[in-house]
Amino acid sequence: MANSNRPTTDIRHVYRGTFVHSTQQAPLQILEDALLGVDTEGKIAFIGKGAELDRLSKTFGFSPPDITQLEQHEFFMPGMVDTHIHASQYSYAGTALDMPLLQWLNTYTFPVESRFKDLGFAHRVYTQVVKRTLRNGTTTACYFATIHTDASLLLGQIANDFGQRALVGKVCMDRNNSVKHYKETNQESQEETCRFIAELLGKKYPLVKPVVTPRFAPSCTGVLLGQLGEIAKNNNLHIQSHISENAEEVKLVNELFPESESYTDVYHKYNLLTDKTVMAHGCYLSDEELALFRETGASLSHCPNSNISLCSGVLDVRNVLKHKVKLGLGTDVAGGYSASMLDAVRRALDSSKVLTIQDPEHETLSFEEVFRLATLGGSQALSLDDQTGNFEVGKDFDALRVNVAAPGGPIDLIQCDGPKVVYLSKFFRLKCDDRNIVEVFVAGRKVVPFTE
Ligand SMILES: Nc1nc2[nH]cnc2c(=O)[nH]1
Ligand SMILES: [Zn+2]
Repeated sequence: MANSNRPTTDIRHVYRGTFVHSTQQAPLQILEDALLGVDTEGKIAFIGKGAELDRLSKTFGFSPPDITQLEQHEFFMPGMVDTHIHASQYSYAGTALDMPLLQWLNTYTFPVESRFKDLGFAHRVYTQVVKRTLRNGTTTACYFATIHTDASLLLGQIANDFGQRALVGKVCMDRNNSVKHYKETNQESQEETCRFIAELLGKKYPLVKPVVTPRFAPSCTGVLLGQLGEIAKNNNLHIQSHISENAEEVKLVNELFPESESYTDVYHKYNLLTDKTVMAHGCYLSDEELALFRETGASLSHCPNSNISLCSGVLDVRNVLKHKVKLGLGTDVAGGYSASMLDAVRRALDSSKVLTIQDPEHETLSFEEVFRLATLGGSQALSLDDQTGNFEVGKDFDALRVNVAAPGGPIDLIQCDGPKVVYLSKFFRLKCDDRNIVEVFVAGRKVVPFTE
């Protein structure tokens, strides 16, 4: 720890207590009685041991009364990264899960998304989803909006206003949509994507950026996919979409793109697989396709709630990790019924156990590994790991102050003196929720509790 310190500019806050996070080497590191300093730009200036207080206070110029001390049952963990969430589907989250993907899209999703032409409706839903996810510890979200440019810009504005780090995508789709008023031509899609990017970047929001968003191959002609690959390349932008979520969808893609060798090959052909690409699901990817992900640096978002809720499939995360493909977790609201990343952690653990039931040779994911996927893994999947994901010096302080024993919360701490990992494990497994997340910080700024 001591080597990670470096002199810096002014210190704004110093916290003392237990910090838990992941590193490349260790899925879970627990730092007890640690000291962490945040500078005036919201970046982590140092992290050291409580016993080093004298040295740290001299080097960084703070005095002991300035330190915020955590309580006994509290700890800091990195803010969670939701690598795939449809902000526009939040209004019907928890309902409409009685159909498989393609029928579900036409019956429920497209009609609801078409309502986002109405900016008043968009404002209501987007405010709720940003507040709900922040309260549940999502400090970074990679959002799908809808095809509507102005409503998508509004989502960016709302994320910025509440202080959430976000990638925001105006959805692009130019075919296979049965809903009358929810369509665009490839020319409209291309022009509106360019307008969206220019206007969002023009706002100069420090934490909110555009992401090029072809909905998925069945919704896009090759022409549109090619145009979007070009736009992303010319502007060095993130890209997000869906891939190999459901068997019927994979079959449809093979029919729609007979010239391509695989679903992954479709996106690759149109320059949509880059080291700033995140693809949701990937349940049916072959080893060759995973190798192409690894080669291009593209990542996967594991959305276990949605995979189960829409009866889509089960992603073999262990195999993805073996292929060294970057991987994070996603809620995939509203295919996934919960907007909370705590739920995504639980579902990822359960899904891995299902694979072990089917094949006892399968190496079940550990709790620590899934914790890493929710934090550092997500930041890597979004190529934002230079800014967030853990408590490394120089990154932004994106953090959750967790009180496992919060009044009225769902946990009875019986082994009060147990090791700190017990707190963490109970926090994730025992239906803990926003009552236990007492404060949320993004880039050093306290964004929860809300000020307004
Ligand atoms: N889960 C999910 N899969 C999709 N594939 C294309 N669109 C969607 C969507 O909105 N949700
Ligand atoms: Zn999705």
